[in-house]
Amino acid sequence: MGNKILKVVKIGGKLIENPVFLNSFLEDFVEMRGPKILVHGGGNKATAVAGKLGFETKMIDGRRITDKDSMEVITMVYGGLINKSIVAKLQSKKQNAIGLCGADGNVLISKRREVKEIDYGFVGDIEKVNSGFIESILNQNMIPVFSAISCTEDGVLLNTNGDSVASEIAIAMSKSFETQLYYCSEKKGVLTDMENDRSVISELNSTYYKELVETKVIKDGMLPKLHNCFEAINKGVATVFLGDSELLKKNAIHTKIVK
Ligand SMILES: Nc1ncnc2c1ncn2[C@@H]1O[C@H](COP(=O)(O)OP(=O)(O)O)[C@@H](O)[C@H]1O
Ligand SMILES: CC(=O)N[C@@H](CCC(=O)OP(=O)(O)O)C(=O)O
Repeated sequence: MGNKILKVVKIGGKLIENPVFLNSFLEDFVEMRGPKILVHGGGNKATAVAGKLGFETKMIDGRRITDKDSMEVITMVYGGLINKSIVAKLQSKKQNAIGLCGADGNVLISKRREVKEIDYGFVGDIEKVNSGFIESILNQNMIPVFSAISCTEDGVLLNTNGDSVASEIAIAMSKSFETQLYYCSEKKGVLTDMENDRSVISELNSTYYKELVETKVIKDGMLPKLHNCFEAINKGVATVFLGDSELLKKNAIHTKIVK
């Protein structure tokens, strides 16, 4: 682990959809000093656009079943609309950002997920992150903004969970930086009671996490999110936090992941 600090921040689709939350989040993101990377999701928007085009969306345990039509929608919505809108907003705040998907600079190389019980379609798991390319962008004082799309060695674009994109990038970058990973989503952290927003778990270790999965307190999109959080903390990322649009503010309520 290096001694330079790098912040990797993931913003989820539910926050992106709300212009007030998005703007306030970006204001805090802009205030953060030092090298930083932004990763965004956009699942809700993709579902809405697919619906308008007459395609039905199917999710299993927080992961989208991505057929050819959905992959086209995803490329347009994540790689186009959302990515470029966020980059434009950062430019308006005088932050030089550059939007990327996994194919750009050969930065996120993935493999299509094997069909076991479920065929996820055009969904990929990242096998390699081109960290040298990311570092070269950071060295130019630019902010890489990643959409949740990776690419196979054969040039096939694949839908990749945004939380996994963030954790894989954070893990790869932790070879040269002390890396801090932030997941900004709808809730203030991991809740013991979904009906009570004040039931935030301040520190979550792997034993408690497994218990909460078994008792189904953790479900839906929180399943891949926490899987990625523990992957990150066990593979060299220095700190992992979960919270809402205010997570980047000082003293924000959050969940901290511990081993
Ligand atoms: N125990 C839990 N605590 C908090 N959120 C949970 C929990 N279990 C399931 N969730 C759901 O997981 C969601 C976060 O996952 P996801 O929708 O993929 O986030 P995003 O798209 O913002 O990254 C929350 O908005 C909530 O609906
Ligand atoms: C494979 C898979 O599930 N990919 C996600 C990628 C987008 C994402 O992660 O968006 P949020 O952060 O808004 O949930 C999806 O298509 O929903």
